[in-house]
Amino acid sequence: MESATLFRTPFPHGTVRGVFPEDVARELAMWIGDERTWRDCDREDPPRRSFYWTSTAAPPAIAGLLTPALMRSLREQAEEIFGKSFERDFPVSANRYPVGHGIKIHNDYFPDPAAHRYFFTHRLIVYLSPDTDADSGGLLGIFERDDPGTRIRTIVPAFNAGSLMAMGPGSFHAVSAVKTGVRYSIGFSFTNITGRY
Ligand SMILES: O=C(O)CCC(=O)C(=O)O
Ligand SMILES: [Fe+2]
Repeated sequence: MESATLFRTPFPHGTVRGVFPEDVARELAMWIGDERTWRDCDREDPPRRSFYWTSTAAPPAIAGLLTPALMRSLREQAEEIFGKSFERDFPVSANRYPVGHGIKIHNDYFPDPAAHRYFFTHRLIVYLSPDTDADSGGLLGIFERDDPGTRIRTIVPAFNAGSLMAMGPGSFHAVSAVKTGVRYSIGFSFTNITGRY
C-alpha cells in the first residue's frame, strides 16, 4: 500500500492507493475480468455477483498472487491503519457489478456474529477495473445517516485503490449504479479479535 487516509467521522473509513504491487494488480484484474472465472456462477439464475474464499485458500488460479505473505501483510497494514488487531484468517470475496447495478444505503452491521456466515467488523475493498474514473459510476458513498441526503464523501473505485470501512450500526454507505464497464473488486473482511465492532 502506498498511502492511506483514514477519517474518524461519521465512522472510521478511508482510502488507500497502490494496494497491490502493480504486476499483481494487473494479473488479478485479468483473472477477475475473465469470464471463465465466473462461468460456474453464470449458470446460476440470477448470475452471482460475488463469491467467497478464506485467506488461507485462494482459488488455484490466483494462489500464486494472493500468497500467505501478501494476505498477512494486507491484514497487518489494515491493523495499523485502524489501530485494531484482527483474526488471522479472514474471508475474501470477488465481486462484480455490471452496468446499472449498485447497492442502496446499508451498514453491514450484524448484532449477532453467529447469525452471519461472513461476519466481519472491518473491511478493505480493492478495486480492479482498469479504466475506472469518476464518470464510470459505481462510486462508494459515505453517509452520516440512513438518508441519501447526508452523503459526506464519495470514493471513486480507481484501479488498485482501496476503501476502508469500520462497520457498526452507524456505518452507512452505498454504491451508485455503474454507468460503464463492469466494476470489479476484491473484499477483505476482517474481524476484530475482541469479536466486537
Ligand atoms: O464495493 C464497495 O465499494 C462497497 C460494497 C459494499 O458495500 C458491500 O459489499 O457491502
Ligand atoms: Fe457494504
